[in-house]
Amino acid sequence: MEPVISIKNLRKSYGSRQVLKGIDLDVYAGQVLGYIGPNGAGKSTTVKILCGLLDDYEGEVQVKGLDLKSDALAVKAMIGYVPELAELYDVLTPMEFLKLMGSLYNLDEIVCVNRIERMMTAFGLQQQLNQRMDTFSKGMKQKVLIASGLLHNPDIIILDEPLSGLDANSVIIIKDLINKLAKEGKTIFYCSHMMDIVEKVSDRIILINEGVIVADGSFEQLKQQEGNNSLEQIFAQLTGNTSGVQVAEDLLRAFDK
Ligand SMILES: Nc1ncnc2c1ncn2[C@@H]1O[C@H](COP(=O)(O)OP(=O)(O)OP(=O)(O)O)[C@@H](O)[C@H]1O
Repeated sequence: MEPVISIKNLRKSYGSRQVLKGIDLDVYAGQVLGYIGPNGAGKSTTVKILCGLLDDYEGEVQVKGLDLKSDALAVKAMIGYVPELAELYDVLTPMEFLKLMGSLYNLDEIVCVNRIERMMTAFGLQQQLNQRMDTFSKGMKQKVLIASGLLHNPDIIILDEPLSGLDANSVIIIKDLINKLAKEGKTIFYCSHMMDIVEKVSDRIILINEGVIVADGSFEQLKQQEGNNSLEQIFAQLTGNTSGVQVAEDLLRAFDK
């Protein structure tokens, strides 16, 4: 089977600082890839490259056989991206914003409106469909962002901390949605710090540290290899981090006289 995303020796520097130091990764259709790593490891940089937002990288990235640099527009059309923080045009209503997004993807207007209504209803936002988003809570805006990433029914879905701001019910909905999308053959690239969720939704976990991949496998495989029970422990072990308990104690000690 050909990989949907093929990354070879990906390197990226900001000025003289190299933050991706040779990432090799093949991702296949139907995979939910959990992409995790400590702050500053290079996760968002990888995601921005994949989405075509950064093109000054070295190495090779192919999406469905197309080179990301030479076929950027065709690649972008295949990808749905849900960023962690995005500036929504919040003077618009969800309907206006999502129709604008749909038009960027050349979606037929009737199809687009139908999808918008269904997704917003599924998220419980049907009453707010024509309300300006500047009054929306963080979670409500996040739901609109998720809808905008899925609107053109992309084959590849890249999610960067998609659950930020969502309530418990919405988290369950998104977790279930991710599973169902993968079963339909979509490829999900899921970037997150929320270990308990990555553990549950991903069928393959990539851990990066300081710009290199330090672990690649299913949660069960990583557990066996590392002899640990939780992804949090595996994460701490492989990234050489001090345990959370120790850090919390050190922080408390900062208040000692
Ligand atoms: N535009 C930029 N200019 C200079 N340095 C940058 C830029 N963007 C990111 N960096 C640096 O590159 C490194 C990797 O950043 P990146 O955002 O990819 O990490 P991350 O793994 O997503 O981190 P986090 O978990 O904190 O979101 C960090 O040290 C960061 O300071």
